[in-house]
Amino acid sequence: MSKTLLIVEDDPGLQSQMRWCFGDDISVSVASDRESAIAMLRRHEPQVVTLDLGLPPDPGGATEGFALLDDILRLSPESKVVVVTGREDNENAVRAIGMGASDFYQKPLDADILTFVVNRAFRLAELERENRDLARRGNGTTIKGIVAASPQMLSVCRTIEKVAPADVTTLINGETGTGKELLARAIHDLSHRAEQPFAAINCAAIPENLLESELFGYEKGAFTGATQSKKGKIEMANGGTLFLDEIGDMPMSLQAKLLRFLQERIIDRVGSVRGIPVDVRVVCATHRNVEELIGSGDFREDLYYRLSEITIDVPALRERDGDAIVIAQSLLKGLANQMDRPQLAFTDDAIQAIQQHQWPGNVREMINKIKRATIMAEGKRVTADDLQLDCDQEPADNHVLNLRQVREEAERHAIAQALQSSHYNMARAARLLGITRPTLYNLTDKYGIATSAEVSNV
Ligand SMILES: Nc1ncnc2c1ncn2[C@@H]1O[C@H](COP(=O)(O)OP(=O)(O)OP(=O)(O)O)[C@@H](O)[C@H]1O
Repeated sequence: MSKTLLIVEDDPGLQSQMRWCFGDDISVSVASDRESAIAMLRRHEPQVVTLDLGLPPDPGGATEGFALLDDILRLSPESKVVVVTGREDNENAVRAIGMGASDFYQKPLDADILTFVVNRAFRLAELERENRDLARRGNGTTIKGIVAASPQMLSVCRTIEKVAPADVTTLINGETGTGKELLARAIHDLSHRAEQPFAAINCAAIPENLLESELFGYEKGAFTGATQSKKGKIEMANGGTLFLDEIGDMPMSLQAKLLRFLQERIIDRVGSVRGIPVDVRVVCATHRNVEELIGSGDFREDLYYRLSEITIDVPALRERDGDAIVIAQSLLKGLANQMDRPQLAFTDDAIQAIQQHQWPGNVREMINKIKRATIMAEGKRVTADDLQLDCDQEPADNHVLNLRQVREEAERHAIAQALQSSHYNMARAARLLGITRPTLYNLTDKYGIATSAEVSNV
């Protein structure tokens, strides 16, 4: 793959000096302001961008540079951005790295250092591309209960497989219904604690006054009605894993006690003064933005750092390329079998509606819709109407980089759809698409689309 570099620099003298630093193996384009930089980004799709933060109309400051950095990271998250700052401008360099720039370089220009930094960014871009290709070519996941074919979700599954054996406290972030509990169980099942108990508690579902005794247990006589001692969830999980769901809703009053437990691994049952040592791994999940909760004083920062030794972000269903249809097919198969209607299949308008719907309730919403549809469907077909979906929603387009990306996205969807409706018969799918079988194989290979239904292990 050829190397393309975009230099964003408003000083013409520096532009040409920088150009001279790179040999023929790198195709260099230059932009001097935000607008032309975005046009170049769309046109050349550079793997690496060097970005001078001081751009017009604010050449002495960095507002325009930061705005452009934000644009680049949104439009082309795969590009590596090296920010160029003034001498000793460490504050802006740190801020840029915090936003997602991959490296920084300080003026005045030193050709050796600049080429070194840029080559390193190319190497990083190349490694990440190889990684994405590997993830795409991976044949689904072995995580029980998870159906996934998208690179986004396969990458989450790989992270889970890596994190599981390490005994670290893990925070899983994601919208409701994205599969956080399923992944928490997977962490337990793939760890050395798998034979020990897995105890789950939903911090949002239990009233504040009961949550403490549910979590920590209580001694006989601790309060009216405590006729005998009882273990809490933490003790029940001893040796195994404790899953704290909706941790963002943990009341402040209990956060200090939970923090003490995480630090000392000792619990005090309600009404007891004798600490009990407990060995549990903690996995927690939330759909809330904990950093915002910290800002508003509703969550302790020290507790957050304890809980988030590793953080895993689960993408929403609408952000996973092609997963909606794969999960829907798998759910339909399971539910149709349960209802003794194994021939049930989606109509084309149902498939289109599934692909277009934004799924705010994620997989849980899909389960409900498909359950309903398997009851309502007449004959062997499940229509968009049975699913109570309509086809005319426009997908959000503010992340579209250029026409090539739109074309590839459309191609990917059309191929996935043809494969689904031909039940993975390659010859039939190729006929539906009006292409030859070898071309279809080339395209499925290019996009990493599975060529059989065996992408998962529901
Ligand atoms: N990738 C997937 N493939 C198949 N089923 C899935 C997948 N993800 C989630 N599910 C199913 O969707 C339902 C919701 O999943 P889960 O309870 O794990 O989500 P959650 O993120 O913990 O939701 P909440 O935040 O509302 O508690 C479950 O029935 C689960 O089995």
